[in-house]
Amino acid sequence: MLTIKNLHASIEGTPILRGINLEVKAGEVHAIMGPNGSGKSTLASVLAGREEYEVTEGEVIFQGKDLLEMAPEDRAREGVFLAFQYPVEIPGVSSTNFLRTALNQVREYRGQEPLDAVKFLSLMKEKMKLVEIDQKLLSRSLNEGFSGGEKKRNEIFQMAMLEPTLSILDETDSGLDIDALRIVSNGVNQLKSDKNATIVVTHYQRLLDYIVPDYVHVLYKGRIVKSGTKELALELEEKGYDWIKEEVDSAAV
Ligand SMILES: Nc1ncnc2c1ncn2[C@@H]1O[C@H](COP(=O)(O)OP(=O)(O)OP(=O)(O)O)[C@@H](O)[C@H]1O
Repeated sequence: MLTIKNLHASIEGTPILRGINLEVKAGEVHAIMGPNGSGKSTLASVLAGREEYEVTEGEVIFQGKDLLEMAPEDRAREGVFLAFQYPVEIPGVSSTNFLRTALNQVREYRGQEPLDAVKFLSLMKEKMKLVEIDQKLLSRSLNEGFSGGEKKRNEIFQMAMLEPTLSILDETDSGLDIDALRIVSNGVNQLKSDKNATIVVTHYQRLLDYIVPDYVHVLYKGRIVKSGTKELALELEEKGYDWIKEEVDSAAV
């Protein structure tokens, strides 16, 4: 579904990603871990098409198409969904209106009829149950004054509504209390199918108790320096990153 080959990216002339290689197949969950500043959020942002980042080398193929050539909105229409580390607030636009517009744009792109108000509301009700989100929240301006946890929950709700092919969750666990963590993870797990895939960026093994990854990758200095199964996340929890840093840094000398 997604092939990243030798991806290099810079911000304001500073190289951050220095040769990322990753293959994600349909049905898989990949976790990206790594020390602060290793480039995890940069990778998520580059995949979503954020303009501040300049791709200097490499390619990203998503379902046979060159992802990097696509405008961010086309990436979304093609089925890429990014849940940001810090979701934006949009005053004056309710979550409901935002979602209806977004969903109908995706449907139009896929050649489907737009959903009328009745069908849209019944879909909303069904998906609201999945993330146990309060209807009152959805009638408020998007993310405005939402608590950290409410923003995250709202994002997973958006994901449930849009049914993306590839979801990229950037530190979805930060700011969630234990119950919300479980609910959000349940939502993600229930949306999992053999037709979609998820990349989860996280610092904590804790999240991976709920969203069980097929693969865990460690990013360091802009490269994936180690990959393994969920046992790797347990090892990192126990041992930290120093042993990996030493391995990489001594090999580079
Ligand atoms: N505008 C910028 N100019 C220069 N460097 C930047 C800029 N924005 C980000 N960086 C640097 O890029 C590196 C990678 O940042 P990124 O947010 O991708 O890391 P991360 O692995 O997600 O970190 P964290 O775990 O702390 O969230 C950091 O060293 C950061 O300081």
